[in-house]
Amino acid sequence: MTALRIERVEVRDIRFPTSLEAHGSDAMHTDPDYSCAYVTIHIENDSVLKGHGLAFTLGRGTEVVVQAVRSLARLVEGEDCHEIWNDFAGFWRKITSESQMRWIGPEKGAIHLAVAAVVNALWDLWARHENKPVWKLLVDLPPEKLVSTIDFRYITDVITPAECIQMLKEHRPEAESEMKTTGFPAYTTQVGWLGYSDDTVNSLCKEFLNDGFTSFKVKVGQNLEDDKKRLKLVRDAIGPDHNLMIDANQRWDVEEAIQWVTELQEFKPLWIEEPTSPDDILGHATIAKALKPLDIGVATGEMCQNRVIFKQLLQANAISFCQIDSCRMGGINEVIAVYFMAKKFGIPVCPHAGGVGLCEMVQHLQIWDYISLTGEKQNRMIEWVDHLHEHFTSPPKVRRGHYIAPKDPGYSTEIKIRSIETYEFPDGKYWSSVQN
Ligand SMILES: C[C@H](O)[C@@H](O)[C@@H](O)[C@H](O)C(=O)O
Ligand SMILES: [Mg+2]
Repeated sequence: MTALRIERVEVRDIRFPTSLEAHGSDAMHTDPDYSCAYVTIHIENDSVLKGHGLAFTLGRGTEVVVQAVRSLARLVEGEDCHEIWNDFAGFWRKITSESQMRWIGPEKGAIHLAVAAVVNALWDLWARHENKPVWKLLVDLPPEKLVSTIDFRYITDVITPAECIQMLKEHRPEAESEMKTTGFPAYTTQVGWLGYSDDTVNSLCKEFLNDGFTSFKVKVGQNLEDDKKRLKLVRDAIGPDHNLMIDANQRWDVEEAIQWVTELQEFKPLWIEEPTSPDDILGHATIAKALKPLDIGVATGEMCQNRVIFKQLLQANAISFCQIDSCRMGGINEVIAVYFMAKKFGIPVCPHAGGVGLCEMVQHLQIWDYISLTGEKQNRMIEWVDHLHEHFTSPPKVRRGHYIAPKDPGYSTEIKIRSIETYEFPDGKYWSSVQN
């Protein structure tokens, strides 16, 4: 086998000025510029095969993650990809446990976002090398090989490699073709960004209903009366039978969360997302218990820093919906560990995708879950926000409220050269023009 030696890990700071129109705004992030630390892995003596990975960030935070990727690069450059893929868990542990770097984590925060960008680029590269989209690579890998990519440290009290191997289904060609034709259900958050006017919210509800969407998420948490007004508007627009979810982006204390959400019960939310600090496992459990009689579930995960927090949220009955994020944890290796744990606890995964590049990635994971792991669509949906996909070489296809399984090789994470030239910070064409 010819070596695939990694020559260089290139990283860029890419920022889109989404705050100008309040796209992505919520109770805590009032001026989000959707951004990412964008990694390209270059292979020695090969100008065609490259791996692209990213970690979603907001504006100024990006420079920290970019620097963290630079610090990790020395652990990656010079390595042979085949050796990485043959012992991916070993490589994952090497880069997350490096004796001096781990002090600024471990396995959390900016350094873990940087791990995600690099690890996701390695999966993109692997899938391109196999000439398959990532979901298909995941589906086709022999169960032992797929499970061998996970570092089970800290979770063996809940799940073991042998159990995961057992859980995986035989190949299901009919499920694959279903994903290529009908696709996997999506929900939209676009109707609910906090900075949007009522008129915009109203017309977006109509637009998404016409497009076949049946589930809608709205931001809450800044002002109770405004929340009631907006939720009434959306409930009236979408009707009593469609799903309505609410998202507070960690705005409240535990008791405040319970009181606030109780005030909103008449709008029949399916879930309250991120009611409080993402690290407060027992707080989530208290909220979940209090809201259960109202039939409102608790969802969280977009800021769950690693598999350990997810493990405890599941153990503590703190969530009814598990919202993995493709680049908050350390990339696919760690995310699939959470899918396996969620399956064991019987909790549906509804991936987080409100950001740049997230819809692109999570569709692969959920489609793999449907084909190979749970076979379930009940209570499961992938978030969809229609922002910035035009910057990707393989944008996701959403039809009649469903994600259609991607066909192109890779993880759908490659950004167009022209977009990089325009939105790289601070010297891209856009940023240099607004700063002058
Ligand atoms: C700042 C971002 O848009 C967040 O508001 C977003 O990720 C959100 O929490 C979501 O659930 O999509
Ligand atoms: Mg959210």
